[in-house]
Amino acid sequence: MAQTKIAVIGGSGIYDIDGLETPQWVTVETPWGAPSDQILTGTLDGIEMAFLPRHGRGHVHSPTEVPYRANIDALKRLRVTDVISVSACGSFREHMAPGDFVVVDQFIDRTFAREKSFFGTGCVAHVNVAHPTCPRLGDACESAARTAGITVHRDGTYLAMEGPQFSTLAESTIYREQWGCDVIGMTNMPEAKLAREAELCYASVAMVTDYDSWHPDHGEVDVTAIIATLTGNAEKARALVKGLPALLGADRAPCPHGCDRALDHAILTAPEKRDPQVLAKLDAVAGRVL
Ligand SMILES: CSC[C@H]1O[C@H](OP(=O)(O)O)[C@H](O)[C@@H]1O
Ligand SMILES: Nc1ncnc2[nH]cnc12
Repeated sequence: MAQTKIAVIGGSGIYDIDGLETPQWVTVETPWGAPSDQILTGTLDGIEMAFLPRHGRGHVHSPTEVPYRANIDALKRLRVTDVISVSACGSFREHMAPGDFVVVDQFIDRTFAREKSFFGTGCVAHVNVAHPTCPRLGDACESAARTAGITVHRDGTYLAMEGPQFSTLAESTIYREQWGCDVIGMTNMPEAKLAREAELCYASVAMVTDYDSWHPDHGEVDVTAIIATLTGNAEKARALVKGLPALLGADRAPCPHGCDRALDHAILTAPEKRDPQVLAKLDAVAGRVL
């Protein structure tokens, strides 16, 4: 049976995790360029862990410029099985208040200036992302959050915007009132789509920092207010992460939702038409089926 290896992608305000045994920052090279930073590896309760700061230590990459493909490829190359994305977000719902966590299950992708797939000319593939997050992993995140005393909401739709500017009031109103979105951020797409292409289970924990700009009783969103909430959220996120190994266990059975078999019927390009150079770049992501 495969061994569980849990990766945490830390968003704004989360540039490391604590409590790892034998912690080591390792450099991982990928055919898609360098990941956002070195990756912190180690074990927690006997389970292998990897931590990647999405924006790099010191917050050097903007949401548009995060090397999403290199990040997911690097985690796959490290034999990660489960990815937990932890991100700051704005809330469109009164009851999802700053300081609360939301285990997101759906996304609307409004990003437009990012590479969104590992596949293309030379090897075309279409994976199913109807349910882009793994419920088994979402269950673990919810449970770990509750144990850590965090107010957590299960399920919600995350609007992924390009940024880096926040939304206009008109945009915020449309996302909230017409599109039924619950939270907004700038980074979970294409990250979630790429994790599915790489056959990784993916869950997203969105940490509410603000009410974006729609709420009549709260000021418009700005980074100073976000950072004030982020510091407390980051501590809670670290507590949540510590609960994950015991919940997920060391032995990794096949994902009951099929995340780890997403490529079974996805590649359309005929074997004799596949470009060897493209296939070489896909060694980690799609090696299982190539
Ligand atoms: C801190 S303000 C906006 C910034 O925060 C979020 O980052 P992440 O998703 O990596 O936690 C948001 O998406 C923006 O990138
Ligand atoms: N209101 C907001 N919009 C987009 N990204 C965010 N990250 C934190 N708050 C946000």
